[in-house]
Amino acid sequence: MNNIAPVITIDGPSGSGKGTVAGILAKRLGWNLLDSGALYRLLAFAAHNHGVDLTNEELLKKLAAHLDVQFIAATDGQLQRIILEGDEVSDVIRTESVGSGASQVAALPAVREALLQRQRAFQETPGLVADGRDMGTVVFPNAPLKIFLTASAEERARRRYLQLKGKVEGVSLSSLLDEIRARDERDTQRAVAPLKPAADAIQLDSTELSIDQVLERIMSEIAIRDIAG
Ligand SMILES: Nc1ncnc2c1ncn2[C@@H]1O[C@H](COP(=O)(O)OP(=O)(O)OP(=O)(O)O)[C@@H](O)[C@H]1O
Ligand SMILES: Nc1ccn([C@H]2C[C@H](O)[C@@H](COP(=O)(O)O)O2)c(=O)n1
Repeated sequence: MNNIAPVITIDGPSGSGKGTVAGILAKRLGWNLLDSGALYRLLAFAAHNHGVDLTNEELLKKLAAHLDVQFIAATDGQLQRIILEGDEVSDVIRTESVGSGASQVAALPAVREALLQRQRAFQETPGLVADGRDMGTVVFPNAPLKIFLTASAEERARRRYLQLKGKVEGVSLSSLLDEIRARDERDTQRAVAPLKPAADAIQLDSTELSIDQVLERIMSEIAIRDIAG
């Protein structure tokens, strides 16, 4: 790990656009990318495959510590690929049911502890863009730029609906809104590393902003801090 590499953290609730913005930003800056939510999703998915109950903290901790996962960096025209135990799982871990499982295992302190060093190992030169819920508060508290990206629950459900419509059968706007609200509740109310803005985070509400407008705002904060060379 190289602690000199700068980190930009992007935290916020589900569907606020963190992953989209982090991916574009990492590509634009030529920096590494950490999709920390994917780690919790992978754990929930692996637990399901291995018959491990999502409340069994001891077994989940062991599984988290030994998770056999590879992140293959995005190349031109291709998104980052994720391989779990030899199989590509980039798409299957994106369902709302895996997201809900991820949110459950993420509330367990031993699981968070087991994944902490794995996340910090992504801090490599020339820099890292990290998205999640506790990137700015717990994992990279010294990051020189922290963004807390939000949007109304209705707008986030609408975005998710547009994203899944035609790809996932039986998807409805009202059930997505319910699921998003339930996940917000669990992620913000848990005792350990709850979703909240770091004291020094810049809060950005993207409800009325396009992806390009969000990126423009973040690029101007990067320029002000002169952190990307
Ligand atoms: N500002 C925006 N305006 C319109 N659509 C957006 C905006 N930001 C993101 N989106 C779209 O919303 C959907 C959800 O975005 P994304 O997956 O990046 O959110 P997220 O915060 O990473 O969610 P999660 O935490 O659940 O992974 C995507 O289809 C994305 O293209
Ligand atoms: N740093 C993080 C990242 C994610 N989680 C949990 C909470 C989320 O509901 C779930 C899935 O994340 P997503 O892929 O939707 O960003 O994982 C967390 O607790 N901490």
